[in-house]
Amino acid sequence: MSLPPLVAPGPALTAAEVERYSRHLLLPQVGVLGQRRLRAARVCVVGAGGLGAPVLLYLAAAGVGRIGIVDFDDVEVTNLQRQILHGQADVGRAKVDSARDAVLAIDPALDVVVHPVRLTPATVDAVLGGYDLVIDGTDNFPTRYLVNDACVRLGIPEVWGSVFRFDAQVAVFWGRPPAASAIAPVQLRDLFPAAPPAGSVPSCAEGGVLGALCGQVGSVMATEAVKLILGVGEPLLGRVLVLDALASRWSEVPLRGDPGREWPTDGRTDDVAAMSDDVTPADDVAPADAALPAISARELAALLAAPDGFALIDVREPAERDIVAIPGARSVPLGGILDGSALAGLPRDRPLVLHCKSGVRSAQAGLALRAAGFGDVSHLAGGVLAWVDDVDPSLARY
Ligand SMILES: Nc1ncnc2c1ncn2[C@@H]1O[C@H](COP(=O)(O)OP(=O)(O)OP(=O)(O)O)[C@@H](O)[C@H]1O
Repeated sequence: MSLPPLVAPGPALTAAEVERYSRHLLLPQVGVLGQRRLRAARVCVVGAGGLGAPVLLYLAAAGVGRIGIVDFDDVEVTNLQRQILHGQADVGRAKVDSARDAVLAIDPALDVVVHPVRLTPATVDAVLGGYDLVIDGTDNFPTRYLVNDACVRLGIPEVWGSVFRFDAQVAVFWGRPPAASAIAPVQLRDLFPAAPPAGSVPSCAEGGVLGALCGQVGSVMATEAVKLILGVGEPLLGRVLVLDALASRWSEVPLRGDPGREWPTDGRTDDVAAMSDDVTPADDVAPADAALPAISARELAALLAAPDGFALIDVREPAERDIVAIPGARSVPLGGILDGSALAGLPRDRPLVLHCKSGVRSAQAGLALRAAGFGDVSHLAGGVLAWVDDVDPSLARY
């Protein structure tokens, strides 16, 4: 089912625009009128990271007239493996500034609006309102629900994508389409009624992601955005594209909206309520009641110099251990602790000291172990990164 165009055509193209977009104008599905729609379109991209990067570059090249960029973070060197709109010289800069420069380098005539903020229930409607279309390239469930709930409230369609390791998913949501339209409402909560428990699936920062996969998926997301703006083809509404890049296989899963689902009204559902301006998304923080004893990296080094029978447990993924490891640590990944499958192999007669990359997963693992009856559990504050900083700076950070 094709949809009516999302955006009315803007003013006539100049001679320079006709030349620039000539390969678009030759497409019967775009043509001069379609290019004028793209010129008039206002699209907001949330997250200038792995997915936002290719999306922004293709939207800019396609001549989308106003492009909003939302991100609170700075460019890190670990981003450069996939976030292709940032370069070495951008490390340390705000992502929105680096992204704006990359967009304007393609076409200085574009209107780029930067929003250097973390979206929260308090800010999301004001940031997203006024755009015709939202594209979500973020990496955590609280933000995804926050963005999609706002799009439902505001009646804005959303293109959504997600990548992990070699796997990806893409879909279009329109939770509150125009009343007169024949579009069946569908929203993120129809695909994921609830977020997976924090820590149950590793993030890209823990499990990794193939850089080129972001390009594949971001290109599909930009294509969906262009199709919606023009009203051509069949949008990814009511179906989810699933990519297994290792098998080189795309498949499609049907997705039906739940007619009984109520519209989120105030952005304060349980899964996003914890987000406020001074709180990082729930995926990134230790459990609030993390009353687990913590030791510093230097204290751990002293303990290891005179081991007194404690067991040092590394709860990271095995591949992380290959990058950098604390001597003497035994690998027991978090997943096995949370689902209980690894508990039988852990000693109950000795104190356990847990560590991960930064201290978040080890706190979570420690609380799970205490709940399972392990009495003497502590963890390394700041994780292996603190070990590198304070004990052995010759080791690699990641
Ligand atoms: N609530 C939010 N408001 C604004 N931007 C957000 C929010 N949540 C996530 N983002 C941004 O979405 C982007 C997601 O990009 P990506 O998935 O590549 O992860 P990353 O954080 O850049 O990388 P890594 O996790 O490897 O450090 C990031 O730039 C992040 O700052």
